[in-house]
Amino acid sequence: MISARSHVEEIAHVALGKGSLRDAPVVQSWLRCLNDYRLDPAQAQEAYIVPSTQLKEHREQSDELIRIGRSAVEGLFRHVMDQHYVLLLSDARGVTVDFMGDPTFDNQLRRAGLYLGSEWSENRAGTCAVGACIVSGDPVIIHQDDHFDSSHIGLTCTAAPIFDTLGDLTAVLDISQLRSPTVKASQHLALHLVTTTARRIELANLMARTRHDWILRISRSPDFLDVDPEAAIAIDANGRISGLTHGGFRALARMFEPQPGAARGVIGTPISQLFDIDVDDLPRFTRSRADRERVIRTRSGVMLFAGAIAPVTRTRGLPAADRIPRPLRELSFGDAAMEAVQLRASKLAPRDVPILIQGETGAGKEFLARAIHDIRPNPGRFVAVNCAAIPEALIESELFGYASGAFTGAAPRGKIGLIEAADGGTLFLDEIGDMPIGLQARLLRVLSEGEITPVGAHRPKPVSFRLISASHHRLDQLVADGRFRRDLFFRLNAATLMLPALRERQDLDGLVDHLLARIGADEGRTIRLSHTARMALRRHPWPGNLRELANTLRVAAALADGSEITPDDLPETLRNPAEPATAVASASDDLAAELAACGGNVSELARRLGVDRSTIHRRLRRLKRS
Ligand SMILES: Nc1ncnc2c1ncn2[C@@H]1O[C@H](COP(=O)(O)OP(=O)(O)OP(=O)(O)O)[C@@H](O)[C@H]1O
Repeated sequence: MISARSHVEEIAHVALGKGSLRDAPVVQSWLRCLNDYRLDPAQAQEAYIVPSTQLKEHREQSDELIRIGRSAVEGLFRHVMDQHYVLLLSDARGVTVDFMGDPTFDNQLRRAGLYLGSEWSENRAGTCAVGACIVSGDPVIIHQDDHFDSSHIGLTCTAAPIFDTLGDLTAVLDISQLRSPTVKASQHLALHLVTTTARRIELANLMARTRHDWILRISRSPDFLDVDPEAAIAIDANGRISGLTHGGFRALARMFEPQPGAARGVIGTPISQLFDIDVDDLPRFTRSRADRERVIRTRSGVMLFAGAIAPVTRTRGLPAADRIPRPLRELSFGDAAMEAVQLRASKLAPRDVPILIQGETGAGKEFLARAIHDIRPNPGRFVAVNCAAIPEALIESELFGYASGAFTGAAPRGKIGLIEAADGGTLFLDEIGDMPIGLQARLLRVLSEGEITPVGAHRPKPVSFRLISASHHRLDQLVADGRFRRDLFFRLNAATLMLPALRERQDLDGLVDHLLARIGADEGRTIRLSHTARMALRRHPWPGNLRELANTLRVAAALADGSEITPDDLPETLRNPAEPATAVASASDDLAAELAACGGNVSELARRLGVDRSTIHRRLRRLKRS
């Protein structure tokens, strides 16, 4: 490795226009550092890590891409971890929003800036792989003294861009080593690996974001059409292009455009203007046809192979994610019942109708109430009252407040009650089903008259708030049993939102990833789940719902030795689930169906359920006997 001094001299040489044997992207980046960002090569600067609050924002903005790209990124890391590479996923501003590395080298990696939260933009860090990739939009290797800043000349970094479905650079995938062979060519395989992974993430991103559109995969060879297409295009129901992978933009630019970059205007263009097909022809290009027969032609006559993937049918009335406002959007990750709740909540939120939320303990009733509250631009205070937790003797003065000298021991100036505290904001009455029946009459009066009379006061005060109440009891059942006033029930229940139990939801994986990302952001590290740990989570019935899930993950993250949660970090009940007799009976029924879905292949079913084959055989024997 050259000394810092001769490195600075070499940059000065290039600054004078004296030519260099370095690759063109390196020289161009050095010149940008000198001329555009006015960086001084003699002033070495340590890597910069953004403060944790900023990191949280960056991570939240990249949350969806991190989730979509997770399995591809993990696959890449598994390939390269033995050679002591670390992996960084940065956002378009160069901030590392996801990171995987060997925790044994944590301190060295953090010092070198190979860490969660490090900022590798070119104007801050000088020539570096992430920064150069953001500026050029091309994959790049920045090897050792290719770096501008001499504090980074020990590193080798290889990065590839990830573009979104509209053609904008959205992230950069980078693998780096603290120590590497001197020859730059040693990183060519690394370049191939990051580029291929970035392409896979772009395809997964396109498929995830345009689930309700057709996807047309295109390749010059029929053999790789379904496994590794060169380009993919999303086409909406009207036959217009709604998104592309970067390979798609490049292919269209090659075929149709005299100037590179102009292909971006292709979004919204009818597919029939570019190829000899229309949306109605797409079913002919699904996998039911032999690969070699799936041929399309560009309007300029180029022959290509194309494979179509049909849209996921939209359930009638279900919302597109973007119709749901932000505070409500992160409540679910692809569960139809939750999406219906979110859409209903988003319609109710701006209006003043009282909302009743029903759902099992820990299903997220208060979480939903807060999200509804947060939608308003000036929501005021959110006052949560747990009607089951306040002693009956105090509940009246807590809710309504009291006037000065109202009773012995009262505060001399009186006290504002919780209902008055919610004036101008939201009053959340949790466990409303447990409110004593006598108080229900007073609450009803407040709601119908819009005013409260504190205990011991003579004059009522006007109050105005949005009311959300919640209960894990079925309130209609309590009314039928005579334990809840019918008139109050109708007052509270202008609209009901029914939260599904976690065991009924289809989005456990998405929720788990979301919660792990949040825990990771709070703790400033990346936390992953091993495959077997994920299978254990999938098997568990979650009687405590989201509360149990959130607590389980937080504890597991604390217990995990490195960045990966393994089954050993999970509670005993999840590692070795008991099999109650009733559960076994219904599980056995499901088992027959699941086995059929695996074509009768026991090994495949065992893999899917994350259990041993002998467990499946044992359960099947029991099924036969019953
Ligand atoms: N959609 C969600 N995403 C992430 N975490 C959630 C979600 N909903 C709830 N949680 C977590 O689950 C826990 C329980 O949520 P919450 O208190 O809203 O449930 P609840 O139904 O009101 O419970 P209870 O019936 O006991 O009052 C909270 O710690 C919250 O952080």
